Amino acid sequence: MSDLLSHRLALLAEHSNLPLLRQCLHGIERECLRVDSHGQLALTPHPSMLGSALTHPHITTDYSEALLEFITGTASDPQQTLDELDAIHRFTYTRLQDELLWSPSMPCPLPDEADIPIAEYGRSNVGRLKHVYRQGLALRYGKTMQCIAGIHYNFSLAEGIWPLLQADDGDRRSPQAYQSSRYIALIRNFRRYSWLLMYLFGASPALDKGFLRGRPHQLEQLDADTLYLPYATSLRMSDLGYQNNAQAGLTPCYDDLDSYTESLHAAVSTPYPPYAALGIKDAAGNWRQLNTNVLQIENEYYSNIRPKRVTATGERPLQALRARGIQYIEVRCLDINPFLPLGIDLAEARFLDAFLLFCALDESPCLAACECGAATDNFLRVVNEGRRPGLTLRRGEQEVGLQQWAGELLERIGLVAAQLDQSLGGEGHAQALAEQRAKVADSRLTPSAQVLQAMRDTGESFTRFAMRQTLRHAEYFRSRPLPDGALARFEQAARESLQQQAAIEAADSQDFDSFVEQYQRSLG
Ligand SMILES: Nc1ncnc2c1ncn2[C@@H]1O[C@H](COP(=O)(O)OP(=O)(O)OP(=O)(O)O)[C@@H](O)[C@H]1O
Ligand SMILES: N[C@@H](CCC(=O)O)C(=O)O
Ligand SMILES: N[C@@H](CS)C(=O)O
Repeated sequence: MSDLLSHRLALLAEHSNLPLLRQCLHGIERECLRVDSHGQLALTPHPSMLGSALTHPHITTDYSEALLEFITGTASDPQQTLDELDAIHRFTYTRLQDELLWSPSMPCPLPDEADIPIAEYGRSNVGRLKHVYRQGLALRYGKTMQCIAGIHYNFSLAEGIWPLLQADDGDRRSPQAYQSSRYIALIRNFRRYSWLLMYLFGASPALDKGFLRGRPHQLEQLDADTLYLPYATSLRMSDLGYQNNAQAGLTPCYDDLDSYTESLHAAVSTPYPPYAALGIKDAAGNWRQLNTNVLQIENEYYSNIRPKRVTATGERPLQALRARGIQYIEVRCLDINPFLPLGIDLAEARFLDAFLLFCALDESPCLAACECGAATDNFLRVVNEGRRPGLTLRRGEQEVGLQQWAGELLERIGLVAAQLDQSLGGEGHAQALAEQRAKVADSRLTPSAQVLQAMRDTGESFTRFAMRQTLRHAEYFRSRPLPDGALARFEQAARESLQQQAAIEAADSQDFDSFVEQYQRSLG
């Protein structure tokens, strides 16, 4: 274990500092497709009873009109965050009539590309910009890939931790610069070790064969309708899933925040010839994409983790990061566990907290050039064949067994977990670690293995397995109606969001073309 990790843990273990580990903050975004009672993609509009997808703080849409996104508030207790996510699901089910929430990450059987509905956000400039952005995504990556659903885990350390660590480091930069540098260091370690999360929580080893639209692939046939890889953990995060080659060369540098924001600024400002050839508008003058740059906007960079700063109204993510530095991180590579009604549970959240704190507190030198390639290679090996017996990963100049490296990491993460338990009381984090150690010892305990086993046990295709889970979870949420007070609060929030959207539309005075141009220029 690095001396720096043990030194920092000892500092945080001091009685006066121990409460700091109780003040980490959490927020979860969960996406799921609306499907009809036959498990087909819902072609209905976003239910207005759920409020406005443009302005509702907790219920919106991601790419497709049928791809719901549930967003919790921010809480120090991950159980509170999960309870809030549960309530959003329960309220949503009171407004869906006979539609259902598709459980897994990989989509239901989809209609033809042209018939997949892109999310609508109304006629305001900001609403139209979100829609045109999605038209550009369809042009660049296809709509099918954009129907994949994920869990995004948002996390920050207590604000009070940074002055303590900065003093201990004898670092003389501004508090904001120090805090940003520490989050960038967390992200570097996340790049090194996030293959472990894919092994432990990847849950998409199979997919409906229609998803590939006849493209060439290296997958195996499980049954007439299902393609899979026997040792895959997350096809969602493979190059068949929520990735895109156009960004392959984009991996920004994570040496510091400035180099990160400069990399991304370059990508949203540099035309990409294949996109330029497609044009911004079609012959009839209809928008096709916001611009022809490598990325239309910074959100289009589909990284596994993002540095974040809450934005002010109308502020872009890059502007917020440049102005006020990094406030939290967003882990974006997590699959939805189709055995869990929320797609994630408290044990996973507790492990993620220990893992992310380990990434933040352990030493984190800048990644050498070869290390970047190794990190990407290790991640892809695990998503494609993480459960293969004897699989090795690249560590420095050597190949090391996944089980061995995982065991070493869990040993060190276990020390962070123990300190979290010491701070919070109980043994929740130690128990979460024990569950992960068991998965490393026996890959049959991983969610990806369990998905394949469930399908083999019943002889079901992926789609039938997914529909069975979808129906089970629908019953789970419908059978627990919200208390009247909570229901009334959700109904009020829906009404207010619709009023907000109407107000935004009424206040618009700029023509859309000028609005888009001003948006592009806003990064300078
Ligand atoms: N300081 C913080 N620490 C941890 N989580 C936070 C913090 N601030 C905000 N969050 C959480 O981050 C999530 C932000 O999700 P939201 O979709 O609103 O913003 P976004 O991800 O920037 O938007 P988009 O998905 O369009 O990029 C919420 O779940 C929120 O609770
Ligand atoms: N649907 C994507 C995320 C969409 C987005 O970029 O927010 C996923 O599976 O994680
Ligand atoms: N959420 C995804 C799809 S709209 C993005 O922002 O690119």
